[in-house]
Amino acid sequence: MDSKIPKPSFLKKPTGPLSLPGNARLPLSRDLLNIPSANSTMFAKMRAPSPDKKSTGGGTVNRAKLRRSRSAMDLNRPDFHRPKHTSALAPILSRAGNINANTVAMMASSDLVKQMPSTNGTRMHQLRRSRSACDIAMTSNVSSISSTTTSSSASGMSSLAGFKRQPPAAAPNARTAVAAKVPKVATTIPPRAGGVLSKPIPPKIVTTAASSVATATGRRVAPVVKSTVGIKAGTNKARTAGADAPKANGAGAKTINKRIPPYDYKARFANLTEKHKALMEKHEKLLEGYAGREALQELYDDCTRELEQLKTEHAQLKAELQTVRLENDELSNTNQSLSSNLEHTETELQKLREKYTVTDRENATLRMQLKELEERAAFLEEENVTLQDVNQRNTELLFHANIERKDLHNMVMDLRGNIRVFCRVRPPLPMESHRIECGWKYLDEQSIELIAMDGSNKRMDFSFDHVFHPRTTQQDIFDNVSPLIQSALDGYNVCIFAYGQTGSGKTYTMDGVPDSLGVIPRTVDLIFNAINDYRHFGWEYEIRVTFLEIYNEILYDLLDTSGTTKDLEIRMANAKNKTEVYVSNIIEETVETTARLHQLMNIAKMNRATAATAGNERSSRSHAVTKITLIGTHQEKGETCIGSVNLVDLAGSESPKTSTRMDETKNINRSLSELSNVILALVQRNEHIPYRNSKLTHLLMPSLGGNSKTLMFVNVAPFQDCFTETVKSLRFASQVNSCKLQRVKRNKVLNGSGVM
Ligand SMILES: Nc1ncnc2c1ncn2[C@@H]1O[C@H](COP(=O)(O)OP(=O)(O)OP(=O)(O)O)[C@@H](O)[C@H]1O
Repeated sequence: MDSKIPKPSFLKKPTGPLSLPGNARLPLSRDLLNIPSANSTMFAKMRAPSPDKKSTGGGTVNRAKLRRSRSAMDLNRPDFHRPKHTSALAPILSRAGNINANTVAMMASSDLVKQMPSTNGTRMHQLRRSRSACDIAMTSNVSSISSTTTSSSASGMSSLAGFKRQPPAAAPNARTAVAAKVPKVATTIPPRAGGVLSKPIPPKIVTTAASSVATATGRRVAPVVKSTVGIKAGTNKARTAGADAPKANGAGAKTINKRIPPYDYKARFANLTEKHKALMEKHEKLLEGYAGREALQELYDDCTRELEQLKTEHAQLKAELQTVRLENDELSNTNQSLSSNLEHTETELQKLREKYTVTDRENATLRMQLKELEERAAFLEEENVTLQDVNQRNTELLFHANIERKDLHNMVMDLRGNIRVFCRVRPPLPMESHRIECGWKYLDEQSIELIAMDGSNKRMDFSFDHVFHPRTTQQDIFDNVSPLIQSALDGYNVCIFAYGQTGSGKTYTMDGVPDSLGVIPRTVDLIFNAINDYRHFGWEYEIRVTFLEIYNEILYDLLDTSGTTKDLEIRMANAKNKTEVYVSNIIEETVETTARLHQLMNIAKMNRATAATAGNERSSRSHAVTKITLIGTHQEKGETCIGSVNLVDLAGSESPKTSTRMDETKNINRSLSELSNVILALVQRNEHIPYRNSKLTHLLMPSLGGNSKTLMFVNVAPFQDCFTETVKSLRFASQVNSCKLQRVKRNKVLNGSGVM
């Protein structure tokens, strides 16, 4: 502009510094000051004729309008062709950044700006008002340039002064007028529900200067102004102000029409300041708009991120909600179950309480009963003490009575004889029905008459301690044997043996059969029952057993199942008492129960030698001796009594004529003969008793003579073909029965001093 518009000669450069406030930038002042202030004539000469003027024939007012519109409105248009005479403003706009601070400082020092309050809303209001004033001033300036050059500077100043001093109320009027024409799309960004933006902000939203958005993060968003709309609004406002100013204020119209004299630098400066202010205002709005857009973009990005985050959180929360719902369902089920359990428990608790109440009552009753019982117990205890004394005396009496009973029992046994003979006639077996029987007459319990059925009509009478006919039961037999067993428990040696022809029923009498037990098993039962009763008298018994077999004059241990042959010897037990013997190397087992003793008996029975004979399919071909030793101890009295029972099942005598094993038969018959000799020697009271002539008599020495009680069963078969053997047996038995043995003594051990 400087190059094309010559500087008027009357314009003089101010000599002194321009009275600008603060550090206002000089280049700006210089540029502004260098704008030619030619009068309208000169301006008209220099400017090319306006097309509008050509076409419309309008005056300077239209040109001024056009120029103002171009300067104010078209500056921001991209296709705007900046006229050369406005290039002086370009540095101002292009250096908006620099101008901003300096100009603001300058404006801050000027009276125009100083009147503005510092608050944003009011400031923007004042800015708008200033812009309107600027437009008015600019319009008036242009008008004055285009209309007349005779206006005084005072009027120009006054117009500016009048503008500057325009009351605040005028601005709202102007703005109201502008607002009425400019469609202002202004809104605030709606806050998001719960502090989050619910939807994106429309791109062309214009907010008021005071509008602000509070985000969820609390960040304050700068007011957003749509630049294009702002410009349009500003343009419209300026246009409206320019058009309406003369009409609105008569004084203002007068001022507008006045031109600012070129020398009126103050007015020109004011005018330019207003222009500058308007431009700055636009610039600031643009900046604000730009900042707003950036803020919106940032806000949009933030919101997008937040939205994504919220979506993620929403998905997580949804999953969590699902989990919580499941947990809630589980908890509900658990709660329901617990409630049910609680209800059940409460019901049980109620029942238990009721039970407790009942039990408590019962307990109280029982306590009363307990008290009564305790009193009763105390009374009974006293009685018990008394009874214990009585019992003690009774026990003592019983002990002595038992001794008396033993003595009396022994006396009875002695009266019956030390050796007793029972005769038993066995019945014929079903398989023996073809055999002819002898004639048997049972005269009484002790006498029997045998009649030969061979036609000779021989008759023989025999007497014994007891005669048992074929129908006599095993129990009847044992009832007569049991007193001897009692003697054994009382401390006597007892010997029970069965003598007779083979097949006459010896084994049946001694052992019996499973359905009909004989003497030995019944003796065992009796002994164990008796020792249980004897405990009441203070006696404790120990039972020892041995099972011995004498076969062909050799001793065998029937309990030895090892298969090895041991040398068993009969030895003298006591040098003083030569009748006491024992067997060396024999197994002597202590038994505590009946079952064990029966078990041992079965073992011995299985080990015994048997064979078929003419008279017996399963004949016992040996002498079997079962010895039961009874050791009774009375701890209190310090007494011990030892008794024994020798139960002997002799081998059956056999006629050499019918024997198939002669050596065996000879040994059997010889041992039986030696037994007869010993018994007869005892009967005849011989000095020498040939005990040692056979193993059998040697073994039975303590039981046959001296201190013993002997019972001999003579078993006979009922048949005529056994007549001779039967007569021999009965005669021998009769001889034994007539034997009177010396009175026997009871075995007594006093304090372990030995058997007496
Ligand atoms: N009182 C009785 N009642 C029923 N049967 C009997 C009686 N006595 C013996 N017997 C039967 O007669 C048979 C021969 O008896 P047993 O074997 O006891 O004779 P034994 O004298 O022992 O003969 P051996 O000397 O040959 O051993 C057996 O079958 C036995 O069951």
